[in-house]
Amino acid sequence: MNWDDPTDTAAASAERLVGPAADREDQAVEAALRPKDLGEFIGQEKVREQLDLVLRAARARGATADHVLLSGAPGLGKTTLSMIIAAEMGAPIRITSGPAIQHAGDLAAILSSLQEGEVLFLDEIHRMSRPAEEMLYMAMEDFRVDVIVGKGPGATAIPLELPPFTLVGATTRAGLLPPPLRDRFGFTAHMEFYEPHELERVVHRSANLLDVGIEPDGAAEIAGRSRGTPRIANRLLRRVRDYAQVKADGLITREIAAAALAVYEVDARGLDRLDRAVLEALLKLFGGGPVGLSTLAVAVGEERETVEEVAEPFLVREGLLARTPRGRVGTPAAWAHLGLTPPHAAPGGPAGNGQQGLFGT
Ligand SMILES: Nc1ncnc2c1ncn2[C@@H]1O[C@H](COP(=O)(O)OP(=O)(O)OP(=O)(O)O)[C@@H](O)[C@H]1O
Repeated sequence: MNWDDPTDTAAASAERLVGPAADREDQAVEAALRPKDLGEFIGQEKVREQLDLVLRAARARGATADHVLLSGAPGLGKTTLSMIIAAEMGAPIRITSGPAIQHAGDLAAILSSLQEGEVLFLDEIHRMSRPAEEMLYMAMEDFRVDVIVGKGPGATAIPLELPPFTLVGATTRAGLLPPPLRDRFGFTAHMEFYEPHELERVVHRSANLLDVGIEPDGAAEIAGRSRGTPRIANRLLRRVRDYAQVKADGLITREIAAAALAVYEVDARGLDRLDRAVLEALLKLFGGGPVGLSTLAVAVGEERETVEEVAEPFLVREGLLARTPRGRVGTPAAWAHLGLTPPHAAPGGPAGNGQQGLFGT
């Protein structure tokens, strides 16, 4: 990634070592690291307990499981859970995504080829086209679709019976789903970011599967920099493994993990170069703000969207940056994290420059 030439926010996000979306290497290795059943799935206690009940009850009734909606940030395990649902139900799974279904016909083709009890995993369900979405309502509720044949006044609707199936929809934001779609899911689960101790278990488990030696402190060091996300934990583990192989005897200790991640510019709290550049500009150039987003973006040589969509969400979540009506503000935790001393608070503002709102929009 050339940070000096930011032309694509999605690319900026995808190519970061701490980006939540799966890159090509992730896709290649994730299959081997996925937990295969609920017992192996780490964390998300409530979701696991509730899902376990839903699936056991369906199995006891000899029925197909209710439709399930999983919401949460990328990399928290939605695809993994959908596969576990299929495995626990002893059912096959078909995987597709909202953007791949642009026409109702695309969806009709998939639905009509499902086997009885099959799990259909629909990732990014909020990005499906409207006509497909409407077809899905009827399919979910009545296991039936109307296939339109022909065009104009001569068009006719041919009803098509479907075998019972379980739809597992995944979305990063359940709030984006139209209520009629949301209401058709029998079970909705929101997946939270993982606690460091849970990520430590993820790292240990993956290290075992990859046959990599790791000390508990080494796993804790990686977990602490993984931004609450198993996918990032697994990715950092692979980079640290490389470093341990090349620079040491292969064993991951706390020192090795810290040194490896320093090479990749991922700091102790999981901030990378872009995150730190934004924070440093905010604190050093603008005294902690408030400063307008555009001004901040110019100061770090990035597009407004890159700062807003790629860097800020994590900084806000970590309590390092606040978005206020008058602009971005660095919090006391941000000053502490960068080891800087905030200027004395003057009557004029939190950053002590006495000139709130001075720094543009
Ligand atoms: N609870 C967990 N325990 C152990 N490993 C996990 C857990 N959740 C996720 N992982 C690992 O993290 C990786 C990413 O998970 P997954 O692909 O299921 O995320 P996702 O939420 O579907 O992401 P996306 O929204 O980008 O599709 C997988 O390799 C999986 O092994």
